[in-house]
Amino acid sequence: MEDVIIKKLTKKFGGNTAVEDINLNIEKGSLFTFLGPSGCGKTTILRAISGFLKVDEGKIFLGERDITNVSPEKRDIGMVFQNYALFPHMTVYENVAYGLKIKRFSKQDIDKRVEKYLELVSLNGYEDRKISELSGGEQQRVALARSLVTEPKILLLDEPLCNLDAKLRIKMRNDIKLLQQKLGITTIFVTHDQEEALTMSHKIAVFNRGSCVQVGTPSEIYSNPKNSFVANFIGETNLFKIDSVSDAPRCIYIDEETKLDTEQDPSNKLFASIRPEHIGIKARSSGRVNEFKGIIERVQFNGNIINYLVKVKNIEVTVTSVNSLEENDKFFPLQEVYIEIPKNSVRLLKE
Ligand SMILES: Nc1ncnc2c1ncn2[C@@H]1O[C@H](COP(=O)(O)OP(=O)(O)OP(=O)(O)O)[C@@H](O)[C@H]1O
Repeated sequence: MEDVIIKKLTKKFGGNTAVEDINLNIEKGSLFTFLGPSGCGKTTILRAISGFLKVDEGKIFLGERDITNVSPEKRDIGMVFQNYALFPHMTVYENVAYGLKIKRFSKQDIDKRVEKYLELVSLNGYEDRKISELSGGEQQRVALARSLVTEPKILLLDEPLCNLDAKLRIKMRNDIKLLQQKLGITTIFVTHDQEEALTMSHKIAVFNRGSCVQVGTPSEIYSNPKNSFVANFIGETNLFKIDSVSDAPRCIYIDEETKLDTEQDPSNKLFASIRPEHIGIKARSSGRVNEFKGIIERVQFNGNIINYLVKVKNIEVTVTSVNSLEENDKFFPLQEVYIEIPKNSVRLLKE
């Protein structure tokens, strides 16, 4: 187990800067996620850590060891790629054993290790199957076993769940998380799926356009996003552009303490962010100052939750409610309702 430390990493492709001045401290034994939209530089950093990509500037350390110029095979890092990169003509056993053969392990030791790691990913008994005879989820687990069998210090996972169907993705999320905890291996997980990041990670680094915007625990990032990009990218939010804090109460309720909490820079664009699940919705008025009358424009049924699009004057507000058994807690298009914005639910954010 090692920390991974990245200092001032920059990588350009021709004139295009893929990532710039990245500084990260990935604690040993943790599952750390790189999250961001397509093209923001996640894979570039992962490839730099693996050694398959030479960096232009900056340094990468495994614990105390500077690995910036060490060749990939000497870095002690295991990697699972998006498409798994398995050898299709080989059996499960041959795929998993491959890295050990290259390292010239004895046949006896290879057998022992392959057995151990196939058992860890619940694929014992599959040794003689061809890769083409496996489901997507099984292939994924072979890829995991293959990357872990050499017992690397670091495990890199590049969007490993993106080819699986919704239900299997959820199962594999839990399987990977449990395996990571069991082995205690420092793991870096790349995804553009915020739900995957929130459910699996100890810490998340959010990237946008080649820069790291925020690092924190899932709960820190969700509850206290650093700017409007993070608030919008992680979970759903209502974002209201406001010209100044004094302008805000005209469209939404902003409590005094919220103003005091926020660094304000009048030259920057300012947004008020309110999570839809923090807004209350009722059929009758309670007469509170933070309550607004509106009309339901749209209802989106999601099974466990219901999203209401409510028009308050000319502003659209999304409100999320739990799908309760109580019929009185459900609302319908064109119904008049009252929404309530609780004290402290508003975050004032820069762009
Ligand atoms: N080999 C390359 N040559 C030129 N440009 C590249 C190369 N690899 C990546 N880029 C560019 O660098 C930027 C970052 O790419 P990267 O693959 O790291 O993004 P990403 O966040 O992993 O995206 P995705 O989620 O789509 O995989 C993009 O603008 C991409 O086009």
